[in-house]
Amino acid sequence: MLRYLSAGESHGPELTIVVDGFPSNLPVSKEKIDEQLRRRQMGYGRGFRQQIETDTVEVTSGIRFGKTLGTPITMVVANRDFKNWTDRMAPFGEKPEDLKEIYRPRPGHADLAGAIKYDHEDIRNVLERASARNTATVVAAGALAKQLLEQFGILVTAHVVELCDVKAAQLPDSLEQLIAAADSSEVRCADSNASQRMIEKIDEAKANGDTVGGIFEVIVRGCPIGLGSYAMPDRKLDGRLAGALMSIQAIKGVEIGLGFEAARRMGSQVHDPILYDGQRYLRSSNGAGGLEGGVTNGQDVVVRVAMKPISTLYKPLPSVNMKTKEAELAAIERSDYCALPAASVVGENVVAWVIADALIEKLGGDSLEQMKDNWAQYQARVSRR
Ligand SMILES: Cc1cc2nc3c(=O)[nH]c(=O)nc-3n(C[C@H](O)[C@H](O)[C@H](O)COP(=O)(O)O)c2cc1C
Ligand SMILES: C=C(O[C@@H]1CC(C(=O)O)=C[C@@H](OP(=O)(O)O)[C@H]1O)C(=O)O
Repeated sequence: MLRYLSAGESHGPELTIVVDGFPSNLPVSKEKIDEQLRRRQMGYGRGFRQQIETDTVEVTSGIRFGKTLGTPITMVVANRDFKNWTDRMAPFGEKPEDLKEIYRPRPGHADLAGAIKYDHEDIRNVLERASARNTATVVAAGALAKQLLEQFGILVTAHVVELCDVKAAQLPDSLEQLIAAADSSEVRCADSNASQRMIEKIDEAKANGDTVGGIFEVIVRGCPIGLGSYAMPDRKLDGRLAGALMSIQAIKGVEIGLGFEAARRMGSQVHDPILYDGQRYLRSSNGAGGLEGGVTNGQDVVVRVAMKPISTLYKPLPSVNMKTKEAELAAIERSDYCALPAASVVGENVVAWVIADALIEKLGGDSLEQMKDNWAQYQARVSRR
């Protein structure tokens, strides 16, 4: 079982994650973790913070000479911005007299509910942890999961398919081309025409003091048949994927395969016919998005994820000053205008995490070698069915 605990405030000294459950002897590269952190920081529409940060990971436990030990792995990502916040984010000492506290909650953020729930006067005490800054450590964990999946030929990728009302229309047929096109787009969209219009849409939002969201798609190629289970609700892989993706800040919808569209069609136009080519089972379509009964069926796992527009508006919405109860405009915090490309990288890594967890569950074993033995045995068994 893979699990993690993470901690850290957005403008505190650092973010920490402790990850448990990886097998021993997995080759792990710091460069590959840093590469995912770099991808998460990119994308058109981000605010000034990304110019301050250059995220890299420091590993302080669980890895020796580039291989996992099978023990908890601790990873730290420093907040470079902390040097500008030392007095305002100090763990101990007196509150500065000139501290500007935040009393006007932003609609859409955790501000109002968080301040009431935790009895905070200063909404900064809420937003520091509600902030998506901590997705940096989630991505670091996902980057480890990706390196495990690589050992079994499983690839996870993501690309933006819609941004506000702009839709990608012309997508390359091959996954390799899709990845290359998404990677070279500032909005991580593989349709270059749509990419340009998406950039214009972000500019339009920014000019109006507004924000935008959109939809990204995550594709997993190379999953064996049989990850997840129909046996109990909490073992269903579709539920586990949806839960993990919905836990990312600003994610408001997840659909698998045809998703909501399946509800509008006849069954004959939704389900994927089963064929046999003399050696293995094939499907002539993939409306199920690679999951039936909460179990992978050997097709690509395809998940689409909806992100709402960023909550902080430079032209703020009505709010209430929680100290005076007077009607006032919401507070403005330095902010992104669109973080959809970044969210797609977070989503990709979160999906890698869930799939790696299911693979570890399926194969068992304390070391990578044992996992590989079990994989070979399982593949042989599958090929006899
Ligand atoms: C990568 C990423 C960056 C984000 N950047 C901002 C931001 O700059 N300003 C903001 O108000 N919200 C931002 N958000 C969204 C908020 O963190 C999120 O809306 C808030 O925590 C409330 O959670 P909820 O939207 O899931 O309900 C970002 C989300 C992600 C995934
Ligand atoms: C710091 C990151 O995202 C932050 C997420 C975020 C929010 O409210 O979620 C608000 C902004 O924080 P700040 O006010 O420090 O600029 C974003 O920059 C990051 O992704 O690394």
